[in-house]
Amino acid sequence: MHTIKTYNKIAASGLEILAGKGYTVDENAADAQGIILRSHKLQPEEITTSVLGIARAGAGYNNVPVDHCSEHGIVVFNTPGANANGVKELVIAGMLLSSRQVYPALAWAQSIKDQGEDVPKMIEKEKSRFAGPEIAGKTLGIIGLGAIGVLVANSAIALGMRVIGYDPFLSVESAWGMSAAVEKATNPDQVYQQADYLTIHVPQNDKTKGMINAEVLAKMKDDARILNFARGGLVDNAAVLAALDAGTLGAYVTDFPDASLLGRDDVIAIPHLGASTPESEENCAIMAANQLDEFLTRGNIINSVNFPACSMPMTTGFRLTVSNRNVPKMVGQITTVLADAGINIEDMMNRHRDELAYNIIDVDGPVSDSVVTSLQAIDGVIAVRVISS
Ligand SMILES: NC(=O)c1ccc[n+]([C@@H]2O[C@H](COP(=O)([O-])OP(=O)(O)OC[C@H]3O[C@@H](n4cnc5c(N)ncnc54)[C@H](O)[C@@H]3O)[C@@H](O)[C@H]2O)c1
Ligand SMILES: O=C(O)[C@H](O)COP(=O)(O)O
Repeated sequence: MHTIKTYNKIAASGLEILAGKGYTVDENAADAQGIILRSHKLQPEEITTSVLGIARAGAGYNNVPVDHCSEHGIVVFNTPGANANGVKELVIAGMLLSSRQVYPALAWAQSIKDQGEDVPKMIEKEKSRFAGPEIAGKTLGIIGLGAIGVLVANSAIALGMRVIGYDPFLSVESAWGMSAAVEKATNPDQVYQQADYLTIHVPQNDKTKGMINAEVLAKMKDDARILNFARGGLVDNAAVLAALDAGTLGAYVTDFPDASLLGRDDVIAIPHLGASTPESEENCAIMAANQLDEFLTRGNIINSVNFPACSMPMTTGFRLTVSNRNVPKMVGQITTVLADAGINIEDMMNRHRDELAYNIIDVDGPVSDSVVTSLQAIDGVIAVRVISS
């Protein structure tokens, strides 16, 4: 049976699924076929040649060297939507915390602990320092209307906010789930210019890195508040600090603080807690475990971030999977090797995504090592697996 190496604390409910199916789950495994991790920054040298699949128990996978994995035919998975509600709830909390000055107010209240009988009087005298606006009736701007963005949008509408969102790649699923009251911006500037609160819910990649910068801040309303529960690198912290110092930005709420952001009343620094709820942790771990099991035992690919979705029930007891570069004549060459070996194909699925393609081939009998060697020798083939039930 297969071995799974874990990084970070993965919820027991997910690991128990694997153990129950006979997997060995070990954080110290040397030659694992699968890896499950959360935010651990996985280095290529930590991925041994035995690894076939890596499951990120969470949404963001910028901590996994995906290009390296693709080159080696390693399938990388994430768990879309599994922690979205946990993040949504903290975003709503972040809006309220930053609006009502809850954070400096709490710190001040604690600081007068030694004032004895004067405390109630001091509270009534000083409370006006911490007054802040209500969120109902204000405009929430959202960049990225995926699993989290849509939940935040719907909750904000329910709280009486006006919501305007921008997502040039809006999925059909998101569109189905989103309140009709959410206004669709045709460019991000419409969001930046109108937002009293701006929240970003996009992946961090080469295109989105540093997207909230001095130029964007200059377009925003004075006293707007920015919430970042997506990734630290999406925001230029120096530009945010300059805007806070200049009084043109009201507050910055971030789940990804660095040292420059700490020790200020106008920055609410949260230690990456968006998905740290028992519910989100369990959802992610269970989804990651099931996807990894499906891939390792049947070769089926569900929710990969580098390979195409490709899955079918096992029609025979003998299955081959072949990963290859997405170039012409690959299927012909693969099926010719099988035909030459007298192997009959009972069922087959071929899917591609960008530069990669994946084939599931159910055949009528065992596949010999020499057939595997011939398949591996085809120019463009990346990986071949034989799976039998
Ligand atoms: N703080 C946390 O604990 C926590 C938890 C989960 C996810 N996250 C982060 O939040 C991000 C979003 O998570 P999700 O579950 O909503 O992912 P998702 O994939 O469901 O949604 C991302 C959305 O961003 C959109 N998008 C991509 N580039 C864009 C751009 N340039 N402008 C506007 N929209 C763009 C996509 O079309 C997609 O709809 C993750 O990638 C991760 O980095 C953080
Ligand atoms: O992208 C994610 O899913 C979140 O950032 C959660 O990260 P975590 O699993 O380390 O809490």
